[in-house]
Amino acid sequence: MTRATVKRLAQVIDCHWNLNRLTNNTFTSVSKTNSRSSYTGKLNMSLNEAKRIAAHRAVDEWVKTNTTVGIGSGSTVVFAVERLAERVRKEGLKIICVPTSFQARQLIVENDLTLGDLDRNPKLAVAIDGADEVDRNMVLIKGGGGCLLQEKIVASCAEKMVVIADYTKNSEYLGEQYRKGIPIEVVPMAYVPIKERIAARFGGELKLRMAVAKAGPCVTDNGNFILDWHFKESCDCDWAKVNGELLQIPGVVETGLFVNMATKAYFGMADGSVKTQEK
Ligand SMILES: O=C[C@H](O)[C@H](O)[C@H](O)COP(=O)(O)O
Repeated sequence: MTRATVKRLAQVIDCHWNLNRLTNNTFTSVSKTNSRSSYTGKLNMSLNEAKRIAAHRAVDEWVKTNTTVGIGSGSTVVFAVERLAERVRKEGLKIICVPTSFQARQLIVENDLTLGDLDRNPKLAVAIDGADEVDRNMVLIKGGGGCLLQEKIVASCAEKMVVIADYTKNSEYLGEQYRKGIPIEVVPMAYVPIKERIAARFGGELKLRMAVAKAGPCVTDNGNFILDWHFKESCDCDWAKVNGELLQIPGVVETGLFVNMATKAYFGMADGSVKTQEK
């Protein structure tokens, strides 16, 4: 795939996701520095540029030759793969890439990178992935694109997990900017009791994620459903405890809460700089 095609693909994905976010009114409050006015006009270009600079910087700082790299999912990861492919071509970088989703696998293959798997590569040097939101304690919401389970598995096999994102993901607390809830991957037969149990225990509302171009629910790469948990209000919860409790519920496969997993986050900012955050 040419650089132009990768760029176009990223723009299309970004456009789709961000239009959804805006039409669903999910960014009802955007922090002062990220005011919505900065989205107008070149909305997708500026977000895409922010994603690209974060992704390129993270790849350059974290990916060394003769290592195995976890490839996350989503629109920002497209730029990380773009940079990896460029370094393979220009520097002769030798890496094995382990995907976290069908999309990631396609990106690896289409960019002629070496495809690996956890059977042959159970230990990774680094996993590079996007996030829907990163709070000040480096707790992440992931799974906006439904890929949280394999992402968490791959990240758990990596020595370091590095997050790449644009400036709209950089929050003080979870729920500050991301309004689509915390994704929870569940076994289909159990989605109703799980919904009821989580609402009774923690409050809020859980919505079965529906497919976009198909009637019925969104089915993950693992054949499961996603419940998006709109927790009560933006809060400073003990997310490790909440996550632990959620995982105790039979039928909950995994949550999109990534606690104590990410080492460093790179945010591409609106002014063209890259902001970093570490635990
Ligand atoms: O399921 C999707 C993944 O967790 C993504 O990494 C996350 O949604 C962020 O995606 P994007 O880079 O498109 O904002």
